[in-house]
Amino acid sequence: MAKTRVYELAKELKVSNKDLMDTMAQLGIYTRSHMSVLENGEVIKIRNHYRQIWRAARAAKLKQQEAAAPKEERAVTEAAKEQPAERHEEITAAVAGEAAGSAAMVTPPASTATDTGRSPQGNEAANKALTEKGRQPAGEDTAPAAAAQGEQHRVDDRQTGKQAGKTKARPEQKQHRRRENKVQEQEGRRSQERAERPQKIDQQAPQTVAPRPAGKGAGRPPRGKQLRIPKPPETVTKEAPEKRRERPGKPTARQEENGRSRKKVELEQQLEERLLRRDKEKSKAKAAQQEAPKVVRRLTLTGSITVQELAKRLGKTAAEVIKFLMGQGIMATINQELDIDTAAIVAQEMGAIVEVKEEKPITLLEDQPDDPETLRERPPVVTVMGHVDHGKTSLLDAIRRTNVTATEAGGITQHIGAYQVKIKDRKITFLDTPGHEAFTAMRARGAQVTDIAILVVAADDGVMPQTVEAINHAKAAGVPIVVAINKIDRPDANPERVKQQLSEYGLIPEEWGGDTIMVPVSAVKKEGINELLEMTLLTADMMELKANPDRPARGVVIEAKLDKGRGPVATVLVQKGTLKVGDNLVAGAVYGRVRALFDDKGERVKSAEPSMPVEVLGLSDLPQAGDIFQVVEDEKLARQIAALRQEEHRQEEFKAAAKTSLDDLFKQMEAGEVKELNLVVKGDVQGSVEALRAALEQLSTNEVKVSIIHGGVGAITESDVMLAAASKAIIIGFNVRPDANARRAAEEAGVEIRLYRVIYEVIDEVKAAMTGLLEPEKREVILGRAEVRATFKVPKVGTVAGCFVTEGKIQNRALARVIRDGVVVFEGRIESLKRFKDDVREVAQGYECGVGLEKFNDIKVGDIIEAYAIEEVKREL
Ligand SMILES: Nc1nc2c(ncn2[C@@H]2O[C@H](COP(=O)(O)OP(=O)(O)OP(=O)(O)O)[C@@H](O)[C@H]2O)c(=O)[nH]1
Repeated sequence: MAKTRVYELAKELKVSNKDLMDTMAQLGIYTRSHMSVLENGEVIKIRNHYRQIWRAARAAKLKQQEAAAPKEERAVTEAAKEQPAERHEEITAAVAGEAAGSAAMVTPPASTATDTGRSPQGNEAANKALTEKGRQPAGEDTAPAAAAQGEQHRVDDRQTGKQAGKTKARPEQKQHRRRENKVQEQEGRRSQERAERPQKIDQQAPQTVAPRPAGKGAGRPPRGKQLRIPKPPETVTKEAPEKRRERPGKPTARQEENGRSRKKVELEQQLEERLLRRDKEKSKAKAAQQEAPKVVRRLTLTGSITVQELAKRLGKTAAEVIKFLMGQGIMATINQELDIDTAAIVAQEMGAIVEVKEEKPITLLEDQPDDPETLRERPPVVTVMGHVDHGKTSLLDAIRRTNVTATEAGGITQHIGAYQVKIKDRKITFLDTPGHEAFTAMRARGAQVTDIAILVVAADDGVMPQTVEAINHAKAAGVPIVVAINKIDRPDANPERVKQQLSEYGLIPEEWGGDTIMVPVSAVKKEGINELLEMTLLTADMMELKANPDRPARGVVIEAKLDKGRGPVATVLVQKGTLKVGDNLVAGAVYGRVRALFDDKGERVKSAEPSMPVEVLGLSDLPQAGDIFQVVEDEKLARQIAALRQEEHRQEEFKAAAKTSLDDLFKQMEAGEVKELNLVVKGDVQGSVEALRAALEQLSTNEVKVSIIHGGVGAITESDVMLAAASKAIIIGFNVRPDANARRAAEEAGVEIRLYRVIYEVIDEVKAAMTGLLEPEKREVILGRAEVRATFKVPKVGTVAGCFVTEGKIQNRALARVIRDGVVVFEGRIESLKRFKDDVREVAQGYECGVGLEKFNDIKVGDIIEAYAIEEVKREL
């Protein structure tokens, strides 16, 4: 048989090691620690002992449940009343303990200090009890009644014991103690502490059962014999051993035969008391729970919520919520999000009152249209555009200085990217960002900022490529143009020639019967500036520019910079409403609270009305130029919108890839997404561009109109890509290639560039795309580019180009084209590829190589050799 250790047995009996060792000590089994091994006999002894205790405890509990406490008291009192008066003296001593117990019921135990046997409080309690009892007639019946009620009197009795224990030991008791000591000596190994325990039982036992001899033993403490009555003493010794140790000892007769049963009884009592205490605590807790006002939680659900958060708001543990969900067949983790409906059901089922307030998603560009009644006139917002060096900056300066000197003595103090000028009490807002880059960048973001474009054309230079671009940009944006024919002070200025050239682009001057205002100016001499401004206002009048100033502001970020002292500073243009200090706003994916506003002169202002540019302080980060800003109710909402916008930006980027492409044009047409096919056409010569323009525009049908929004000569530039991106256009390159920047920009913006060498191919493809009959596409994949740095004439081979691979790789036998100044001068195949003198299959970026082209010797230094492959892509219509 396997040996049993103390802790194993403790585990088996479901008691603590300490409790078991205490019990074992009482059974006379001593061990050093809970790891000690027990003899089989000892194990059996302990098990039997506990079995008895449990049985007794169960019985006691049942009885206790049956009997009511008041009944017990009544029984005792009434029985006592029936006692003949003459017997009173006899039983007084016997019932002293019980009486003391009664007293203890109303008086809290005076002390649990050690050696309370000599405690005056104990005596007092006992005496008091005696006096009280003495007043009542006591009789023999009391004893049986009390004895009969023994079980029910456990609490009282225990207190009785306590109190009685505190009374001074009598001579008889002293005698008992002496005997006890003798036994102890004999037993030797028993501790003094243990020796005191039986004394307590001896002293207590008779107190409860004393009346039993019906007066015979009056004045004497009951004998140890009476301890055989199992129940009464249990009520006395149900405290933990430590506590009992604190009790005063009371000498009693200790007999060998009853020693064992006494111990047993003591242990039974001990266990039962523990059980009782636990029951009491439980019922107390239950009562407290019942008494506690039930808290009904109210919660408002606005969206999905995690299990943890829901539990927190319900005042429950996450485990409780998870358990509930499991009961409903939902396996959820603590961090799992529950949709609003599920969360509402869970909350309701778990006793909460739920209010569901689903927040509407805030869309990025959601804007309430204003009631026409609320609209007020607002200043026009003007952008100055034109070819390089035609005088954009000079004109903007002239306008500002003219205005500054005209309105105030001081100079220009601040430059914030936009400013307002006053003409005859009317204002014009100028965006101080010349060039169409900013213009198109904003348009590409969906921000139409400009109302009017001033096109600067130098009178001595005439219409130039960027002039044309600017015209096309303005037209694509639907922005009216006011032409400023600049540099009229120059001797070679020829304004008439400029008008003539512009008319070719659809800008017909008024004096020629057209509707384009053209003002001759000199930015340097500041001539014609006021007239230009007045004409601009006239154009604005025709446009009836209006906005509601009495609403939360909304507008566009013009530029943003990080200021060392002031943090993120954004220049914004208010388009609607009035922006005020203290407003919570969100700009793009950035939010904040307006800490301060500064106007274009650097002066602090409290608010900004429609068309007013202001610097805003207080944003959390830098927004981007072209970002839309709007004032919202609170910062939390601002933060939410900022996050949503971030998400929308991501989606926009994703969508960028799905912009108009010839491949899925038909699909888009069918879906009604495309009503107009915008094209940017770039060619090697003006003639081919014009020919393409005419041929492509003729392809227009009732469903789709083909518009060439820009056509020009030369390589495809970044500017072309930006225009195409802003207008959702496709770029057609005829014998021209995009430069590196343009290719990168096109990739980023998702603009399709299609390159052709033969005009009818362009026409055919666009036509086929429009009818959904595009052939399986042969898509070109650029392998790499190499720059020609030297040329060598090799006999019998021809001209070989000494190249440096700038991008990707060059492969032997790959298809290749030679690009000179953005124009394709040859298309064919690479015939030979060498590294030093060795033939190689391919040469990677960053290496030099020698390239020989099939049937092409006219290669020149500076040419670009582009190697490519053709991939066939199956069309999905
Ligand atoms: N004579 C004369 N020169 C002018 C006038 N306007 C501008 N200029 C000169 O033309 C040159 C270019 O002027 P800018 O204002 O820098 O031209 P821009 O269009 O802003 O040039 P970019 O910023 O390079 O595109 C400068 O040297 C100016 O002094 C003018 O009305 N008359």
